[in-house]
Amino acid sequence: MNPPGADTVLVRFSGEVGVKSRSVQHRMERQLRQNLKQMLARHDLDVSIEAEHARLYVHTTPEEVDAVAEVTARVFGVTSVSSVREIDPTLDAIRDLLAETAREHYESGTFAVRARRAGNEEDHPFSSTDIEREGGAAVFEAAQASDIEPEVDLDDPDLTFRVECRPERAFVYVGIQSGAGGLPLGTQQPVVALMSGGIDSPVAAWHLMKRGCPVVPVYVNLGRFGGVDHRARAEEITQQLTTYTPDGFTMWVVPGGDGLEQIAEETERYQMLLTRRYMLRIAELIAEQTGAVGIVTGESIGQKSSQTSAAIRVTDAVTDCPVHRPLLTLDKHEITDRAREIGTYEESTIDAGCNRLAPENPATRPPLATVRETEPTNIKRLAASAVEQAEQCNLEAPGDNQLLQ
Ligand SMILES: Nc1ncnc2c1ncn2[C@@H]1O[C@H](COP(=O)(O)OP(=O)(O)OP(=O)(O)O)[C@@H](O)[C@H]1O
Repeated sequence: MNPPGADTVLVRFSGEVGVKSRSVQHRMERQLRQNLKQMLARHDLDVSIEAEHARLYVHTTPEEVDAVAEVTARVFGVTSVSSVREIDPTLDAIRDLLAETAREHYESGTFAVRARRAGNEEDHPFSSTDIEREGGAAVFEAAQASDIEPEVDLDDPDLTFRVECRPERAFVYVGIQSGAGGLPLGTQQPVVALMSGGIDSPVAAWHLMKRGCPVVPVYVNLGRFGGVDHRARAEEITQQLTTYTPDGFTMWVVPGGDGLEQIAEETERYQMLLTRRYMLRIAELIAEQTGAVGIVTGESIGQKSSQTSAAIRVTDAVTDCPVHRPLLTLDKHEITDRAREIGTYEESTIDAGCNRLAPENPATRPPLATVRETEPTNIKRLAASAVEQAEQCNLEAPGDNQLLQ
């Protein structure tokens, strides 16, 4: 819902970026602007970006303002966006635009006008209260003229008209859309993301991206223990995440079948745990090669027998690399809700784990020493050889108008 003629997207990013030291803030803002420019350019959206006090103004055209707002809201570090129209900072101009906006958008229910003013009496001979009163009257009259019964509710209005008045210009807008939040992508060091193609791992990877970490997605092909379309699903779902990046990912597809065969052949108990340890070995090797400083997985405590707190202790012991589990304490429905919100749910409704190795009575409190003794002695070599044979595929971020959701 935009004021008529809105041609600018107001981008707010204060939040956490705003509380850093000056130099860190500059670095973060620079990265945010660069990511934003790249993401907009990819969609062929021609804009000019203006920076001002923990805000950006992305100037575009009324025809493209919604598309610009949608892409901008996906940029990590952005807390919220509004499509605004810029006008002269005079009461007349503000009244006129509020009346015009009311004619277009106010159909029923209650309303309020909220105004903020920066500047002094020399800049504007009126206060923010004057804007609210005069602006409210303009909306009221415009609604009555359109045969609507206007009603003011200052506490909980159905529709809020907003005005920001600055010394040189004023902005009018109606909606505030939440942004992706977090920190600009690229302001932290990268991590390897173990991507199964299920619901959880893309959400976990998204959370690390949200905190500024670029990800190196890794899919371990499970050979006969996986499903035929698992790789395609993992790629599709990782592709969905590219909509949050300026330039997509290089995804590693690792042929893990030999390692799994060995585990299946040599061991009986702890096969799932040994598989998880094998995957972490693979992830660690890829981290070394790509300069990544951690691994992210979609595990959450107790969701499966291989994800009990004791099992996690056993899997973690295989690597020195920190394993990040942002979903650790979330319930399944919370993870699913988040997957829907970020647009990865549809692609991930398959059972993508290595369930064909799951024993009937899995060990939920496995002793680390026993698991270590059980592990095939050549597993390290098998992991290294799998990584050597890995395929690297470029997953490009979508361009043009391939916006999701
Ligand atoms: N084939 C695979 N390739 C890469 N990573 C995997 C693979 N299978 C599992 N993982 C990683 O291990 C985690 C736990 O996998 P598992 O299948 O046990 O649990 P899950 O809760 O069903 O996870 P998901 O919903 O992500 O598949 C996944 O979130 C993912 O990070």
